[in-house]
Amino acid sequence: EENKAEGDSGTVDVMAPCRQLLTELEQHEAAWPFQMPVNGRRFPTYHKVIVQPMDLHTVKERLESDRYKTRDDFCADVRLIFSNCDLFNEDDSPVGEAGHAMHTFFEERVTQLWGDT
Ligand SMILES: Cn1cc(C(=O)NCCN)ccc1=O
Repeated sequence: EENKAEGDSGTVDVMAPCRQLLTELEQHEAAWPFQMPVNGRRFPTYHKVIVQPMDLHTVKERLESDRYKTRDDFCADVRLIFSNCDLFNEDDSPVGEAGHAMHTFFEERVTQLWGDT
């Protein structure tokens, strides 16, 4: 049974903003490189360089299986997508540019939702 938040008639769904933000990321026009795990057969060096691969579908699975206990846990996995992208791709490559656009969008929305600097 869901645990009751103190002094609340219903439980507080602290992860609701994360689901909304994830949907916005999935729908972003620059999301195409990040929807699913990078294909190790297409990019044989990827798993030599990137020790913890991450992608939007994996984040979605973790979110829906209650693996994230705080919004910071969620944000850390999303930020891993972008740090992996920066490490493996040239800034002026199509994937590199998509990563920068997505990262900027993400941090802007985090500030709007939670006022984090
Ligand atoms: C995140 N990332 C994605 C790709 C890619 O080409 N994805 C194809 C999607 N259809 C290549 C390098 C990389 O770091």
